[in-house]
Amino acid sequence: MIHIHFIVNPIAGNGHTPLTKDELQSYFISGVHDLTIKISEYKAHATLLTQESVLEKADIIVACGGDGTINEVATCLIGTNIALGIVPMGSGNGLASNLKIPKNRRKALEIIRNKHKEHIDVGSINGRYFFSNTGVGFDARLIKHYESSEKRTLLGYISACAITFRDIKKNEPLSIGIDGETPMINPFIVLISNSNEMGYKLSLTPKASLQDGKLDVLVIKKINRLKMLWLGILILIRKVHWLKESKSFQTSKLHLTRNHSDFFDTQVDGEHNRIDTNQLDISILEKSLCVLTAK
Ligand SMILES: Nc1ncnc2c1ncn2[C@@H]1O[C@H](COP(=O)(O)OP(=O)(O)OP(=O)(O)O)[C@@H](O)[C@H]1O
Repeated sequence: MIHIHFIVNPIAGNGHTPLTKDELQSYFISGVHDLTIKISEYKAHATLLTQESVLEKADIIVACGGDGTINEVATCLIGTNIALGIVPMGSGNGLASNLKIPKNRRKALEIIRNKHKEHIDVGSINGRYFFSNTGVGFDARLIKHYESSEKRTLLGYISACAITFRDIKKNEPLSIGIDGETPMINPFIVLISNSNEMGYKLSLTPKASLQDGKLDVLVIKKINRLKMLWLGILILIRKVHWLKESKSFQTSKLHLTRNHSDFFDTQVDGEHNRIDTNQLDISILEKSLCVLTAK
């Protein structure tokens, strides 16, 4: 018997298409697959549910939601033999898209039934894991606005983007040193990415790979509003490197220091995360998560 546990985030995406046991049962074979569904009731609940499922000896644990839900579930599976399944039900679904797991539910469930496994890299920021990306600067502020708007849709994302853009002058100064270099004042973004997609098919690090043992870093220095608009266009056409204030590189570890302040506002897989220290240690754990993917 293959024990498959589904951890469902009922508010991911528009929350309008709940996953029921009856629906799931029709894609699996009774007597071969034993299915359990657990519903996440609050932020971080999926982590507790997954920890329970690990103790219950699940063979496969499926995150049903977006990048935030995947983060909460996958965090418990690093270094284990339990495979992570994904049913993309979020808004952006960046990691699922990078893994070529379709939003079409039938096709996503077929991937789980077929049990084809691959190992992917996992990022770590001060001991917290990320699977897609983490960042400091504009993206972290944007995510803060996005979460407070409580509209997990593309429209909500665009509106959070407009507010972040409008309020840029109100931001507290940010002075960041990377790997001991001379600090940059108010960089627009420092993005550290494991995956080549941020969600909604957008990418700032199109060459990133989940299996190369490297993190792709994009640093954009302080830029004016006109350049920000230009950057928006470059993101849409995947040509961020055309911006002369941008620098990209690959690394397996990175150290960020913040001067004059003792915390970092970051985003981790699209969720706001305040870290109460002025030092960030970011690294990669090579091929440490087993994921079910299409062949
Ligand atoms: N029942 C719940 N009520 C409120 N929030 C929840 C609940 N269950 C989970 N959450 C939180 O919902 C947040 C969003 O989840 P998730 O990232 O999966 O969806 P999304 O933001 O729509 O998708 P994406 O990140 O792909 O854009 C996560 O921070 C998670 O902790």
